[in-house]
Amino acid sequence: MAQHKRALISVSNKAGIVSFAQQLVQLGYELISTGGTKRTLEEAGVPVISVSEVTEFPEILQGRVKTLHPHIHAGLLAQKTNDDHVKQLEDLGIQGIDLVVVNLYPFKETIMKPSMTEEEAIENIDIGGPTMLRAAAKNFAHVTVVVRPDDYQVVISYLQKGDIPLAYRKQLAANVFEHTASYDTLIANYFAEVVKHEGAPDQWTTTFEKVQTLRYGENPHQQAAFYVDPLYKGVSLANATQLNGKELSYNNLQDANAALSMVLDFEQPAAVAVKHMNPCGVGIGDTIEIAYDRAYEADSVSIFGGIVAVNRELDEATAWKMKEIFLEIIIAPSFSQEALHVLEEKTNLRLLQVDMNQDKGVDKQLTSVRGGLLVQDVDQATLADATVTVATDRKPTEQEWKDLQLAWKVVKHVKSNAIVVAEGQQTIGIGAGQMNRVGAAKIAIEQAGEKCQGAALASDAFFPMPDTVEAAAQAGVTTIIQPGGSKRDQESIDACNKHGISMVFTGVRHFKH
Ligand SMILES: NC(=O)c1ncn([C@@H]2O[C@H](COP(=O)(O)O)[C@@H](O)[C@H]2O)c1NC=O
Repeated sequence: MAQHKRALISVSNKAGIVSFAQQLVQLGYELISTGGTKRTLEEAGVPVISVSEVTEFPEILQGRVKTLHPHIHAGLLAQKTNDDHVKQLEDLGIQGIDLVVVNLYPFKETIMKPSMTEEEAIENIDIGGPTMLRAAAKNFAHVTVVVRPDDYQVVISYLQKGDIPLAYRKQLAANVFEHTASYDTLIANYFAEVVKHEGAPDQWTTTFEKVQTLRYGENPHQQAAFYVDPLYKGVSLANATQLNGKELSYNNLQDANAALSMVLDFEQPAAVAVKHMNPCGVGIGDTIEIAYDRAYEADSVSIFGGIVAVNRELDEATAWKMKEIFLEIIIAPSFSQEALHVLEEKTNLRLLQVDMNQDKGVDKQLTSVRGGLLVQDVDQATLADATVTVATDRKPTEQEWKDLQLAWKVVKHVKSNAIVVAEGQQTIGIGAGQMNRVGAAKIAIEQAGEKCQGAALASDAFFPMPDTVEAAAQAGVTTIIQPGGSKRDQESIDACNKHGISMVFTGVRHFKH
C-alpha cells in the first residue's frame, strides 16, 4: 500500500503555520508534530499525529528531548534512491520524512530582553531543531526543508503544480545552513560576552542582519547593502527614525556614522558638519544655535552638501538657518515640532532622529582587507585617559586650554595625517589625510588664515621635526597639543619656547587611516 507523504512540523514561531499545514493536508500529507505545535494545529482542526507516537518514546526533560530519536533522524537522512537505506528503514519499521518545517527557539529575542536570566538564555538554545534542520538540509536531494515562514507559500505553489524542483530544495537547504550558522554565532557571542574572553579569539565569528538593500555602493556600479549587528543595543544609525527625505545611500550612511560618532564625544551642545567622512566644521556653545553658527562659520563653503549632527534637540531658529543651505542629512536626538515643520518643506532633506541616551560605546572596529579582516578596539581614548604634560616654558591659558580640548576631540575623527586648528570654540582649519604632517598643517593654517592669531593647533601624532611648529608660529598659533614621543621632540619644544607657544603632550596618538 502506498504510504502518505510525511511532513514533520515543529515551530516556535507559529505565524502562518495553520494555513500552511491545512494546505499540506489537502495535498495528501500526513503531519507529525511536537507538543506545542501539535496543540496549535489540533485547535485549528488540522489532523496531526505526535512525534512521540512515531518514536514510541515520550517527550522528556521538559522538552529538552522531543525529536532527538533515530526514528526521526533516519527518516530525515535516508537516501530514497539508495536501496540499502530503503531496506534498512523497512527492516526497522521507519517511515521516511519528505518535508520538514522547523523554526528555532527565540534565542536572540530572549537575550535582548532587559530582564533576561542566564537560565532563560540557556533554555532557549535549541538543540533538536537545528539537528533536524541540518539533517534535512544535508539530505536536500530527498527532503524539502523550510526554516523561513516567508517560504511557505512558494513551497505550496510548487507542490500544487506537482513537485518541488531540486534547485529550489537546494536553495532552501542553503537558507537553513545560513540560519543555523547565524543562530550558533549569536550563541557563541553570548557566551563570549558572559565568560569575558580575554584577547583575540582564534576564530572571529560574527553575524549581521540586512536592514536595507542600498541603491548602490560608493559608486553607481557597486552593489551594496546595510547590515546590522542584531545584538547591538547602543547608539546607532540602525536604530534611527527617518522623519523626512529620500532613502539613505551608502555614502550617506558612512558620513552620517562619522558625524554621529563625533557629536557623541561632546557633553556640551555641539554641532558637527561632515564631508566625505571628515569634519569640515565643528562648533560648541551654550545652545545648539550657537554651536551650529560656529560649525557653519568654520567652513561655510565645505558644509554645502554636507551632513550635520547635533547632540541636543533641534530648535526652530537653528532649523531656519539650516534650511538656507543645501544639506544632505541632519541628525539630532529630537526635532521640535516647529523645526520639523520648517525642514519638512525640503522634501529631499533626510532628517534622522537618533536616540543618543543609549550606550555610546562600540567595542570593536572591523575593517576588511583582501581576503581577511582586521579587528581592533575602537579608539575611545579621551583626555581623561591621557597623561597630559606641559612640555614648554609657558603653560596654556584658560582660553587656550578650552580650544586645545576642542581641537584634540576633533582631530581624533580626522583622517591621518591630521591637523586641526581651533579658536573661540570652533574649528577654523582642518587638514585631513595628507601624506606628510606639515602638509596637513599648511592646509589647516591656510584655511584658518587671519583667524590663526591666538589659535590652538592639534596634531593626531607626534611631530617628526619642528617644521609644523615653525609653520604654526608664523601663522600666529599660540598653543599646540600633540602626543609627543618623537626622537626629535626637543627640537619642537625649543621652537615653541622660541616663539612663546605653549605645548601640551598627551602621550596618546589618534591615528585614523
Ligand atoms: N529537543 C528536541 O528534541 C526538540 N525538537 C524540536 N525542538 C524545538 O521545539 C520547538 C517547537 O516546540 P513545540 O512544538 O513544543 O512548541 C521548535 O522550535 C523546535 O526547534 C526541540 N527543542 C529543543 O531542543
